[in-house]
Amino acid sequence: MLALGKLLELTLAGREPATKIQVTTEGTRLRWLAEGALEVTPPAGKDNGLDLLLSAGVHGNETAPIELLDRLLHGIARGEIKPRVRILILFGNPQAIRQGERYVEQDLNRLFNGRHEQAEGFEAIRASELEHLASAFFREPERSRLHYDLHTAIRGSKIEQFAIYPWAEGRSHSQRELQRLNAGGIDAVLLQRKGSITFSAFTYETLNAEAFTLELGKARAFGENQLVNLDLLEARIQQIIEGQEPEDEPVGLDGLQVFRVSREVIKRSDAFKLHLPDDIENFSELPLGYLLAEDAGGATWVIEKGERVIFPNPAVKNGLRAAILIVPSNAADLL
Ligand SMILES: O=C(O)CCC(=O)N[C@@H](CCC(=O)O)C(=O)O
Ligand SMILES: [Zn+2]
Repeated sequence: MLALGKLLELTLAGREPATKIQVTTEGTRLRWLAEGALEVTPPAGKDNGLDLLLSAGVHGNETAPIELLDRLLHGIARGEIKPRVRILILFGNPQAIRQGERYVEQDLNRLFNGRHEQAEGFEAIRASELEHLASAFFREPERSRLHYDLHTAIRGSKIEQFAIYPWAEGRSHSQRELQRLNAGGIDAVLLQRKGSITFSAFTYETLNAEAFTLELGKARAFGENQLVNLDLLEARIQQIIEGQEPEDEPVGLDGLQVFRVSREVIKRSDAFKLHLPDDIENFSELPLGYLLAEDAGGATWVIEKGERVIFPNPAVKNGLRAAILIVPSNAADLL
C-alpha cells in the first residue's frame, strides 16, 4: 500500500509524510495537503466530474466514521478501489482524535461560517484551515459538489442512522441525494430551517455543495465499533467513488422518515437545567406540556405537540445549543 494511504496513522502520530505526492499503478494521485488532509485525483480521462468531500473526526471521540474513511483510503492506496471522482479526505480535529475527546478547548463544529474569527485557540485556527481546504477543493464552478460530514452521537438513538440537511435561502432539497443516502442505510432526514455554524452548513451555505451531517450510531473508542454497522453506507460511498452506482434503483423516498427542526434549545447561563434522564435516547417523544428546561431570568422550554428531542447536552458552553426539538414531517417539506 502507498504510504499516504496511512493518513490515519500519520495523523495519530502527529507526523508529516516524507513524500507528499504518490501515484498508484493505475494512475490515481494522492496528495497530502495538511495534517489530516489528503486529496485523491483520479487518472487522467477517468474523472466523472464529481468533487466528493468526506470528513470525520470533527469530534475526536467519534471513531467509527474515522475507521470507515481509513478503510476506504486503504482500498484506494492499494489500487483495490478505483476512483472516478476527486476526493478530499479530512480528519477534522487531529488533536482531539489523539486525545479521544469530543474537543480539546472548544467544539470545532460550532466554529464554521466565519464563527472562528470571533474565537481563539487552535480549534478556531483549524476551523479556518478546514474552510480553506474545502474552498480550494470545491474551486471548479462547473463540477458537482458533495460533502458528507460523518459523526456518531453521544447517546443511543431510536433511529440510529440519520442525516441532517442544512438550510440556505432559496435552496431546494435534492431528491437524488436523499435517495442516495437512503440506499446507504440512512433511515431519516432532519431538515434544518435556518443557517448554522457547523462544517456541513459551511459547505452547503457558503460553497454551494450538497452537504449533510451524517449521524451513524453511538460514539465509542477505536476498535470498539462492532455495534456500528456501516456496511450499507460504506458500499454506497465506494460506488460513488468508483462511479458505479446502480442505474436501475427504484425511484422514491418511501423508506426515509422526514423530520424538521421545531426549535433549538440554547443554553444562556450557568443556571441552565435540563430535565431529562441521562439515558434518554435521541428521537424520544416528550409529553405535551412537559417542562424540558429552565434558565436564568425565568426562561422555560415547555414541550409542544409532537416534539421529540435529539442531542440533549446540558454540558455545552453558554450560548450553544443544548438540545434540538424536532417534529415528524412529510414529503411536503422536501421542497
Ligand atoms: O450526540 C450529540 O449530542 C451530538 C452529536 C453530534 O456531534 N452532532 C453534530 C450535529 C451537527 C449538525 O447539526 O449538523 C453536532 O452536534 O455537531
Ligand atoms: Zn459529532
